[in-house]
Amino acid sequence: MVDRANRPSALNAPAAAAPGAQVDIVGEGASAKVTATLPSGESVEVLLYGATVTSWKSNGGKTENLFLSEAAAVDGSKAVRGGIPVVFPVFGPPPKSGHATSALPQHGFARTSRWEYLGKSSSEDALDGNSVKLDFGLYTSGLSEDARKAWPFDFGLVYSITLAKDSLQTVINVRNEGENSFEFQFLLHTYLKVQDISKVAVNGLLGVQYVDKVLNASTHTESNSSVTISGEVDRVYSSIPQDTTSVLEDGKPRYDVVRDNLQDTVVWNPWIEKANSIGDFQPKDGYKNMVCIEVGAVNGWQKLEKGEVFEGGQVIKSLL
Ligand SMILES: O=P(O)(O)OC[C@H]1O[C@@H](O)[C@H](O)[C@@H](O)[C@@H]1O
Repeated sequence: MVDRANRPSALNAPAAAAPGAQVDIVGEGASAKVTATLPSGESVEVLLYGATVTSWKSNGGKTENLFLSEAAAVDGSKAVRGGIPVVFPVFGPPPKSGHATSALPQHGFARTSRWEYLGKSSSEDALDGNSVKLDFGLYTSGLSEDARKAWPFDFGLVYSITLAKDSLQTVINVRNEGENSFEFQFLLHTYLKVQDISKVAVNGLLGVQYVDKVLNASTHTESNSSVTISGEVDRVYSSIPQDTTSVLEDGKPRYDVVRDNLQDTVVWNPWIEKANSIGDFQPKDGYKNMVCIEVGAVNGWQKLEKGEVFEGGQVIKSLL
């Protein structure tokens, strides 16, 4: 648990204009999104629905780094298939009964709730170049009645997305704003775009224990320094000692995913049959162009007492 030094002080009051970065609110209602572009061309798009990052372009705006299904709903009708959905307060199907999250849908409500845009701030660091930070908030009052009933706790989430020249940082701040303690899980369901899954290797997981959801949730220890993907993969790696998981393509570094105060990572690729069974997954052979590297706190539960705060996130570096 860490205190967040740079929490936005005035909610709903956008910070002073960010020199350099162009930030716009585009569209209305459930399709509204915030877009930000750096003077050098890099950009990010964030749907208010789910605070879902739906596009992140680096390399002067020439390289899209996130996979977004062609059939993804971007109108607020369902969770977005692609980009970076936010998973909170439960990962996967909740425990069948007996847990406070048991009445929630798979992956919780954060990805299907409309967040508030809290504003932007920017830095013009001589070393980092320009960057722009966008803040989004979700509070108990912003939940649907169903979600509030299913998870009756008072909470505040502030989600900060920082676009820099070669990286995207996404950080959650969870605050217990009620009288009672609550338990939660959190995960960033990042769909990284790749050229050809058969040439992808995932490094940084050697020796780590994982639950293989494809093999009846059995537990294994990773014995490969490079994990390759040639079939359905759905593994929950936990308590990872290294901070960085790397994605290589054709032997060349493509992404580094750096965890901050998050110990677990899911590696997911639906492959042929599962992709076929997911209605909003398009094109059907799109599984060749994505790998989910999902950092999170999903092994057991994070507990927050009244007034306590949890913060965790990731930095994704695009290494092209
Ligand atoms: O279809 P959803 O709810 O977006 O979930 C997609 C996948 O998300 C992954 O995080 C899970 O490990 C998988 O089991 C799941 O299939």
